[in-house]
Amino acid sequence: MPLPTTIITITPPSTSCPAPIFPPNRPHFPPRNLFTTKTILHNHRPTMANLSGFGFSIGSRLVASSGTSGSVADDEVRTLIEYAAGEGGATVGDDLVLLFHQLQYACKRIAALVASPFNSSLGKHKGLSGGGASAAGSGRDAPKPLDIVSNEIILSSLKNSGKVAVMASEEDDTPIWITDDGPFVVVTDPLDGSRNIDASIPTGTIFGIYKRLPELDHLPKEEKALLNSLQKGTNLVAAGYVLYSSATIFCTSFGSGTHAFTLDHSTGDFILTHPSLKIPPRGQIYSVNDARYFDWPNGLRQYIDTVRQGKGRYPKKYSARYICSLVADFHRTLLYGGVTMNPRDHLRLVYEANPLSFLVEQAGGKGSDGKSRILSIQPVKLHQRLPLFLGSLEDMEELESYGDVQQKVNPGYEV
Ligand SMILES: O=P(O)(O)OC[C@H]1O[C@](O)(COP(=O)(O)O)[C@@H](O)[C@@H]1O
Repeated sequence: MPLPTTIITITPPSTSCPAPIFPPNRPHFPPRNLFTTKTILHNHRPTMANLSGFGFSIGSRLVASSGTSGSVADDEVRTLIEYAAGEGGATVGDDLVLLFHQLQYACKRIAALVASPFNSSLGKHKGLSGGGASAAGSGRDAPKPLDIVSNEIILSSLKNSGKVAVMASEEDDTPIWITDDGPFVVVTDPLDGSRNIDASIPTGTIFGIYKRLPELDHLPKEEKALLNSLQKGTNLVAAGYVLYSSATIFCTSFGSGTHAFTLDHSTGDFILTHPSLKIPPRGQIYSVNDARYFDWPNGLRQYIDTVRQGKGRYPKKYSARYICSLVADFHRTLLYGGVTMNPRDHLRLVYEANPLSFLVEQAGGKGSDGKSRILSIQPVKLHQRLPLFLGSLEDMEELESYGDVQQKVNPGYEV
């Protein structure tokens, strides 16, 4: 029997997509100064109605933690902004809420950017496919186009918040002074792990927030920008990361616990899914680039040899996991426990080590350079690098007991 010849016409969705431009060419959205905490909360209330169509139950961690089961009632859904504004327990002040409102907006734009089919053409248009040269980084550290665009997105959001005096970014040689009366200082790695982007491996934004130091107000802009940015991690008032992966996760702490929010693409809200995250006191995973084994000091080799044979303080054989994307490796460690590390002088104290140490401490874990607590180290240079070890309390104590864990040989690896 002859097959019927049916002509199928595919009608494109009526909501046609404008050609993507990164960053989108929209003047000040969300508009500057139009928002108060109240208007933000009023205009951005997600309901279960607009979530339920997806046939999944959100907030399972909320359900588990409250000891109930079944679907989550509408009033149990908390957005990042509601949480920050006090409805979920944190009271951080209106200025910080407004700043977070802009930060989450910036990160949603970056999430769209990293998932865009137009990434490669972005590089070509800008003539930056090999990465631009910068004093802050050279060789394999040279910024890639997506780093640069993400940096611009964050800077523009921080400016729009009206709440930030200075931004120091891993992508900029020097901090940028934004406004004299901004109460906050923001340090950021706008897009960590971007060398993996062509393979669609997870990436992340890392940020830390300090108060502007009023005692420096009289200094010239360059000087006060630098000194405000070189604050110790113990001064952090908030920190966070945003993981761009199969889910977009905004994990943050205002100094009272670490909480993670998952982006609900149907509403555009970050929904509280992991309140009061606690890193397990002991994990069974170590995370390190172990191709560097022969450049490691004896202490680190012995530690890894011991735990992978199940001969450590915890008598089970450890597993290895290494994505080579700091935010992703850190996020997994926070959830499953164990230790994630980069033992050579590679990661940056100001933009990476301090914010992530703040988060891991708030979750009950530890952040160290192998000898000292990260948050207690006084930064002396903006782009200062150091060995970084983050993880479960017991794993970290065991690792540090080997003494000699910092990799001194750092030959500049090709990949
Ligand atoms: O090459 P190594 O030592 O494994 O370093 C990998 C680490 O470097 C990073 O890619 C950051 O380095 P860049 O700033 O050079 O991108 C992290 O995401 C990752 O954890």
